[in-house]
Amino acid sequence: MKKQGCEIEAKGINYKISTKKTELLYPFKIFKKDEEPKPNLEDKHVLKGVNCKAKPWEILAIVGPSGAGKSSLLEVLAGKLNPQNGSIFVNQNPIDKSQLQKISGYVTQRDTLFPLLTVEETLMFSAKLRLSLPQAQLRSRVKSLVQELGLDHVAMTRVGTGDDRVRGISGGERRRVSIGVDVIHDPKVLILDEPTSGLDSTSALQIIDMLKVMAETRGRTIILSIHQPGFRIVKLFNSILLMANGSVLHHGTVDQLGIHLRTLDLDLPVHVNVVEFAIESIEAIEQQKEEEKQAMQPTEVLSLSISHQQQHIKKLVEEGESRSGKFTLQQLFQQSKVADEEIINVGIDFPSGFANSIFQETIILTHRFSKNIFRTRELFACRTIQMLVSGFVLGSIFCNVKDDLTGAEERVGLFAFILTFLLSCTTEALPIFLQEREILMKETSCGSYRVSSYSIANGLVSLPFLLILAIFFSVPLYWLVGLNPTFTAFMHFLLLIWLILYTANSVVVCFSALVPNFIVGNSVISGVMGSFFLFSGYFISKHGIPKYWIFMHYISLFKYPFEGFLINEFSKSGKCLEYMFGTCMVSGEDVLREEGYGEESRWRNVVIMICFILVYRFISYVILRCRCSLTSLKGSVVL
Ligand SMILES: Nc1ncnc2c1ncn2[C@@H]1O[C@H](COP(=O)(O)OP(=O)(O)OP(=O)(O)O)[C@@H](O)[C@H]1O
Repeated sequence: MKKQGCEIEAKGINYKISTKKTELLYPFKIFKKDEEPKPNLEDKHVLKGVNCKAKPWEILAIVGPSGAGKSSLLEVLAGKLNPQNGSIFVNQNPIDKSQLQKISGYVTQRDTLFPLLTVEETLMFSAKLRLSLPQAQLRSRVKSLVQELGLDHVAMTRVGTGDDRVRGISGGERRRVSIGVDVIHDPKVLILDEPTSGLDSTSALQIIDMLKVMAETRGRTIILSIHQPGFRIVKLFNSILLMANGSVLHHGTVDQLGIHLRTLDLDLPVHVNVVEFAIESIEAIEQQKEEEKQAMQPTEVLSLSISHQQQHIKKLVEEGESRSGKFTLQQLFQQSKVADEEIINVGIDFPSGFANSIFQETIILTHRFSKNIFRTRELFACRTIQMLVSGFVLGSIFCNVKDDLTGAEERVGLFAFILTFLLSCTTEALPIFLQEREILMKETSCGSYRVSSYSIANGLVSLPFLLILAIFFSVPLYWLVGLNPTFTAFMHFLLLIWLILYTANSVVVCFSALVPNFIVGNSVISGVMGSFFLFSGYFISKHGIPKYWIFMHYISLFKYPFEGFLINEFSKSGKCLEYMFGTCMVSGEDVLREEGYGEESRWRNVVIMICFILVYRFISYVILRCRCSLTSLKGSVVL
């Protein structure tokens, strides 16, 4: 019977990387006349002419010691890595990297899931982003997938992180959710990097069992890497690819691996896990392969393929070189269950473009973001309480500030403090953005949605939350201190506080796109904010700043809201700051005029603040785009 599926074949895959030598060359070394300086790069041959084949309805397991090149090969097969040489064929047709990405689902070693979403929500959002189907069909798809993954009992439970922070579901269940996220769009090929890592033997067996069912019922081609698979797990694999140092040492069924080992004069005990034994005896197998290569002509070495290996074993058996006669020739040439001619050589249907428009993607992502934000109780509750308490505390400290010169100085000091406080207390959101970035990279690399939709959704979702914070902060502070008592002045103050919070949020989003981790991000943001504050005009007036530093004054995030506060407080307030003999000598307007702040700057400052926000958001979008492009160029550039 003819079967429709994807047979993946890799031929002659070579992948080299240039890594910087850890051994530092002396930068100031004076070379002798004829001495050539050594290059600072060294080539590492990660994959050496790898050939392999994976068939539909079957599981191909890639095994080998650490550093053998398993993950690199999986990335090549998933279209995430560009090898220097070699080709990938699907049903005997050559296929490029982007097409590979379209037909395959790639499950990484690390679970990149939102801990606060439930299992069903996680799969539902994934389905909405990857499929263009009516709501009812999406629901039934998710429902049947939840059943297929054996997750009915935890469908409404949050995914969690596995630690005390958010307990959530078990490690094995979390792995199944990760698999579900990558099979929701029903890919023909599923590639998994160590799906059982970190799991106990029972959970590991359950995962492989589930994958076996997925392969056999849906005709999927499943390729996975695995470390030390247990006895019962090995039985579920249709074929094994044994690798070491970037080369293939064996490609065939488990029985064939046993025979191969015996032909190498290795004492394979009867009741022993063949794969584990092979990994333990890797040096002997490598040595044997090396001897074979040396005995061959160079052209033969290049064409060493699966059939070569089989022919070689056959020769060994026929020549009676095997010490054990426990295997039969039938066992030796045991074919996979799906013969080549059984697979229909159909043109593969490559899904094109994204499942949704930018507008739909933005709505879905905003919905997902808001669920996450409102469920991050610590952040939500802490920030709300922090704003309310600091509003009351500051209000009580500066309570009923007088309308004189000292009072004016105190008001200016209060505004400077508000700015420092609000602009520097937002780095707590940095780890959240960094975690989201990891998920974004994964989701955009498999074509779930556009980076632009993510950036817009990210920008929109924090607006209402920050408005709530601004209200909690401004109301007690404004009226306790007794700032400009008109309603419009209060609304303008509230607007400035909202924009300050949003600016801080945008700066954090921008740097979280750029920096490698929290520690660097925290230091960079603190440094940037500190220098902006220094050049705000509060410590040193604009006229006193050296010419070569004046640009910092104009790009300072503090300058414009600071001016905004002063104008809002003193302009048109009729406040007199100093009386002499009953006449007003210094009014609020006089001070503003002296500093060059006119009423006309009120809205100009607001516009500039909005421009700053847009610029930071745009920079973060550009950085994320570059990151995503670099991820998809992986292998084409020297890393
Ligand atoms: N980007 C890289 N930079 C430096 N070395 C790399 C890079 N990618 C792969 N390597 C090296 O290539 C070799 C193969 O790596 P790979 O991750 O494919 O091995 P693996 O078999 O999956 O190992 P493990 O089982 O430990 O995950 C390793 O020695 C690794 O250090």
